[in-house]
Amino acid sequence: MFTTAFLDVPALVRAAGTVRLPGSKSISNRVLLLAGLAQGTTEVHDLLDSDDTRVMLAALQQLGCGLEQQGRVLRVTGLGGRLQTREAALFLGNAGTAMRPLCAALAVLASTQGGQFELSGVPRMHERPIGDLVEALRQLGCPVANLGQPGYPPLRIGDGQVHPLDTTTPIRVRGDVSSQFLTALLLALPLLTTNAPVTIEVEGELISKPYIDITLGLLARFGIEVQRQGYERFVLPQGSAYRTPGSIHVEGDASSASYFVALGALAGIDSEVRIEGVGLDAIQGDIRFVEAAQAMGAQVRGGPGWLAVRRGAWPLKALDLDCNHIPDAAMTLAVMALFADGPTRLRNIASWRVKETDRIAAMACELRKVGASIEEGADYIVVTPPQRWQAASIHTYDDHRMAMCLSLAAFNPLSDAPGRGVPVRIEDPRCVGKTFPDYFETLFELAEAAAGAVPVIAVDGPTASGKGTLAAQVAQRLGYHLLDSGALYRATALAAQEAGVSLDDEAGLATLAAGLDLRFADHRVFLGGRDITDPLRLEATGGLASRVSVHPAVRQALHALQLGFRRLPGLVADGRDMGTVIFPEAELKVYLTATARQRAERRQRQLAERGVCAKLDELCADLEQRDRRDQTRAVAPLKPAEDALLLDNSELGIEESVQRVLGWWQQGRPFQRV
Ligand SMILES: Nc1ncnc2c1ncn2[C@@H]1O[C@H](COP(=O)(O)OP(=O)(O)O)[C@@H](O)[C@H]1O
Ligand SMILES: Nc1ccn([C@@H]2O[C@H](COP(=O)(O)OP(=O)(O)O)[C@@H](O)[C@H]2O)c(=O)n1
Repeated sequence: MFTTAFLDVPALVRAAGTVRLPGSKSISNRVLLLAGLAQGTTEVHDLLDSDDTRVMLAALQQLGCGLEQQGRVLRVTGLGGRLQTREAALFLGNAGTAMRPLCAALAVLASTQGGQFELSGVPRMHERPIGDLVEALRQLGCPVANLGQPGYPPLRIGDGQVHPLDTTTPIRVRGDVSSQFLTALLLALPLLTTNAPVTIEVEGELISKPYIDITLGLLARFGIEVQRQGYERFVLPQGSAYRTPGSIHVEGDASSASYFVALGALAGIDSEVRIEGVGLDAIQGDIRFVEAAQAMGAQVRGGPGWLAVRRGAWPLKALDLDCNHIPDAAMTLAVMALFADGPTRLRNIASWRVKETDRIAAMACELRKVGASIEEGADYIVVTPPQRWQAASIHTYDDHRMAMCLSLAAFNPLSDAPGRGVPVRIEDPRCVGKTFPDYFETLFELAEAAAGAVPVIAVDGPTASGKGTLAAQVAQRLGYHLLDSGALYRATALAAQEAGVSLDDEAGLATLAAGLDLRFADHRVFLGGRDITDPLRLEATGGLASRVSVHPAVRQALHALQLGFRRLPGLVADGRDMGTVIFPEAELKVYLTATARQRAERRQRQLAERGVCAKLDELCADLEQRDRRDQTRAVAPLKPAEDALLLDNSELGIEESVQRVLGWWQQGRPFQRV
């Protein structure tokens, strides 16, 4: 997962490959609650691992459910209807799928068994309505107190006393703000059916009906057959008891699938984007996003558990659609609309306003930034594609879907825009952790950047100037890949030593370099599967590398390998010739220096930290000799590129150097906001 302050997505042009989707959030949290209420143990397969499921799991654990993870299987041992703990304060983040059902279930348990629970979340959670559900619970006789604004969390549920609950009259709940209120009651009220059936009646037109179908389907898996009359009246039969199905599989998230369906529709030009984990047999309503994507021109094939999508019509066809049945996935249509042949109107989406953020307002604001014209109303949005695309810094409102949707705007070179397109900056990319922690990694695996669009920052300079340290820090702050090119020369030197190849045997060394089986993982380096991190870092190895690196054939042999590090979303490369030879077109070139004395002192400290004692004078002499060799060799000598920015960090700390370089980087980026 990217945890950087922002993530710049370069202009993208094509997509192909296979994505295996993480489990559905809606199914995961419903299954967890049902398994938590049931008697016995449920094996949950392919549960989503994300922020929203983690808060649900933490809550269940606090309530005394047994949780045991074994690989991709979670074993949940439920309460069997009996409270294990009578008091708890549960923090539920921004997970509506945890807050609403837990509120209902705990209200019933606390009232019938005497308990008291506090439910709270992040500030946005405290702005998301829950009043209609609270009203319904109060009708039953459950004490629910507002700890903040009436009608919103935080809430205190129960008061420690036992209260008789009245189920003789139907429980009425509004269905036109969020279908989660009805879901919450359907999941919780089987607890009250011991002596008589319980009836729930919906007031107002129920929105997002497919989510109710998921709830009913999962209740059936746990042994509860709800009788439904239209979507107005639901009867939980007398004696409804949660019975674990033993084992249950969570299908891939259909809302998450929408980004990859869109990816295929936009950029599956030469081949399909294949989606696994969710297919045409999905029980999630958002699978019907596929029909909307088809209406816009996508070519979709599919079967049980899989979909394959490629581009059909281009530009996409504008759409006018009532999106009530696909409230979450419809956001993806708003971004596909950027690539359509006219204005797209998405209607009946009032629920967007009470989600993780006011999604209509957020979408309007961010789509305008990339150049689209937007009309918004209380329950609709009209998107007219940009005439000129703009590089925009996208605010994501702590809303995973804003981040995932807007990343697709990076496909702007596919439009009529002149040139190679513009990047999109996604602020706070970690918000995708709510449902799809590896979203950006997956996108970058499938997508291809426009020619030359993957940015490179080159950091060159003499030994011990701090290149490696600076490059690693800058790469981390930007979420970019890192190339420590010196490691390639060092590894060649080690391989030569091992194979008994002389450091003067240019052809022999070049053959070794061309066949290096190197792997970088978790800050370790492996050569032919062997961990060589420690010998690689030895000062003596640096000296050998300097001798190996004078040979033109060796440099040539390592050239393509180095180019291969330039992958989405970007690269920071450190060495001697990054800016001059390997990446001459790098957007930013930094030439890092410090006095020889300073560098020798740094190296001495660095060695001392590793328990190696070295004399300063000797280090200084070695280092000057290495500088001379690097600077005077015939091929790719160490020197600043003509367009490099010089940074003498003799008097600068590490963080100051990093900030200086990040400052230069920001100045050169096309975004207005940071
Ligand atoms: N700006 C700086 N000020 C002080 N020490 C630094 C600075 N940059 C790096 N160092 C330290 O100097 C040592 C050498 O840095 P390193 O990144 O290994 O250099 P290089 O990759 O150029 O050989 C490390 O111990 C590092 O922590
Ligand atoms: N791009 C590069 C990187 C390293 N090298 C050589 O490899 C040696 C070791 O590189 P390094 O970056 O690991 O060394 P330090 O700067 O960390 O001492 C350098 O002294 C250079 O001679 C090179 O020629 N070109």
